[in-house]
Amino acid sequence: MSRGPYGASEERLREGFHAGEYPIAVYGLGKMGLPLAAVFAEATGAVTGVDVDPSVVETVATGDCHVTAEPGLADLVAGQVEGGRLTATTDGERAAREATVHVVIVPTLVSGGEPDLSTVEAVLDVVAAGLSPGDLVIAESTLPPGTCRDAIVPHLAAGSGLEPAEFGVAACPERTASGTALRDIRGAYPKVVGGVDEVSARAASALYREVSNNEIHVVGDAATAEAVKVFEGVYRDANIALANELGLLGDELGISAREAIAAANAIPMCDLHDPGPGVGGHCIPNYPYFLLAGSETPLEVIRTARTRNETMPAATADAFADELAAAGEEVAGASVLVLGLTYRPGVAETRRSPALGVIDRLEELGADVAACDPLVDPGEFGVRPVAVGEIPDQEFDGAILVTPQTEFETIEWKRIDPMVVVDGRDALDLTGTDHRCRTLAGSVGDRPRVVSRAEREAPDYLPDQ
Ligand SMILES: NC(=O)c1ccc[n+]([C@@H]2O[C@H](COP(=O)([O-])OP(=O)(O)OC[C@H]3O[C@@H](n4cnc5c(N)ncnc54)[C@H](O)[C@@H]3O)[C@@H](O)[C@H]2O)c1
Ligand SMILES: CC(=O)N[C@@H]1[C@@H](OP(=O)(O)OP(=O)(O)OC[C@H]2O[C@@H](n3ccc(=O)[nH]c3=O)[C@H](O)[C@@H]2O)O[C@H](CO)[C@@H](O)[C@@H]1O
Repeated sequence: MSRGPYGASEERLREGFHAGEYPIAVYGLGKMGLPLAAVFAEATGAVTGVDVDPSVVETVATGDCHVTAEPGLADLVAGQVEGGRLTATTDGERAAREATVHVVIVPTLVSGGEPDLSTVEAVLDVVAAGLSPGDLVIAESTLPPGTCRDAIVPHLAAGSGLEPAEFGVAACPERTASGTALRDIRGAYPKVVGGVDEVSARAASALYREVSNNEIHVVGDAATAEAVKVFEGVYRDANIALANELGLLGDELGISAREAIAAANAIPMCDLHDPGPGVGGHCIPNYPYFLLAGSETPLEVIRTARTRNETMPAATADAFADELAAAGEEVAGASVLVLGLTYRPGVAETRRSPALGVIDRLEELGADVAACDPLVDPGEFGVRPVAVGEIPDQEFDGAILVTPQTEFETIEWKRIDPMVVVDGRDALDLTGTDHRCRTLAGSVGDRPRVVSRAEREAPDYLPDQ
């Protein structure tokens, strides 16, 4: 009988995972992989984390945690490593030989509008070198629909010399957001599982029943599970694009579009997202290309929405230039402060961040750009760093708020000489100051400040009493 879970009975699966008799290797110890590895270790006691970054491995192997702003994660990692239930290594092939479950959770990026699965393929090469009959491979990484069936199975078979029928493959996409990873993994949402065959789905479901207290939602096959994740992301991208477009209508209609959106969302048939300066991160901006790149079906809505969102950073900088001109000043040579470089508040991630597009456009227009973000070093992006506390003591012609970091609530706007401010997230309250403020969602009239979706979705959000 094989030592792995693929082909075992329900009862044997439950016993085996619970007793740690099915060792697990997690490939990728990043923002999503480390929380997942720690939760698997908590449930099964037999997890090896694999990463190509020696500093990541060294950190985790000593019980430390490099993933910040994840409530509970540092303590969980420390406890699991101390208890010998979680280890870390750069030797992926040894980990693969010892494991019976191989969880792939490395980035799936996009380059030139095409999905870039090279990182996943690098992991598959390592897994294949240690794959044994009865093993189960789980793809948590977000993948174009059909990848498990059409790419992962053949890749593993070719690399291992095994027949596809000798091992299992399941798509179990990560439904986790930075900042609430442990909560999400442990059951904030149903866990979607889709196997390349029924035996794979059964084995994967048994594992997630050990960690999630929510429903394990087994869908028809792996391609369906991959599609669920991509559809979630594409829905969000299109919804944000619609919100951005309605926001741009605000001034023309003479309303606060954000106020209208909030009121429209009071009915269950409407769930318009937040207008803003763009869509960042390495998830939502990429997922549309997992469909656009390979589909013969015309996907005009998806493509148009993606284009709308990709033009928002430049549109934000142009809105600032227009407002500065309306105040009688030229953007060329103007000193402009960009507030917030990360793609969303509280997460030290700048991939595809809208702020980078805002900076590029401002520099194209000839502005002298500085930036402030307590989570990252603006100097890494070629702009002059300004600390939050230094802002009142420096001279700026204007400012653009892209990402409302919590620290910006301490800015003393009344101490700052009057300037033009574009508030990309309706996050500022400049009433009572002499600043000329414009938002991306309508600034005319008395704009009651509404709680943004990003705030409402934050794990620590408490509605105003
Ligand atoms: N970040 C999110 O909010 C989020 C949420 C849900 C799903 N996801 C998906 O999860 C996956 C991982 O995303 P992430 O945010 O954790 O990425 P990340 O960039 O934070 O971490 C990736 C980790 O993988 C490591 N790595 C790279 N190549 C490797 C290899 N060949 N072998 C082993 N490790 C390797 C890197 O060193 C890094 O530590 C992606 O598919 C992403 O789409 C991300
Ligand atoms: C379907 C879904 O919810 N997926 C979430 C998403 O999480 P994320 O970390 O990528 O962050 P988002 O919150 O999606 O923001 C992305 C960018 O869009 C901007 N934005 C957002 C909301 C809005 O109304 N208006 C906006 O303009 C925001 O500023 C930022 O730049 O993908 C993860 C990986 O798949 C998921 O796990 C996670 O559940």
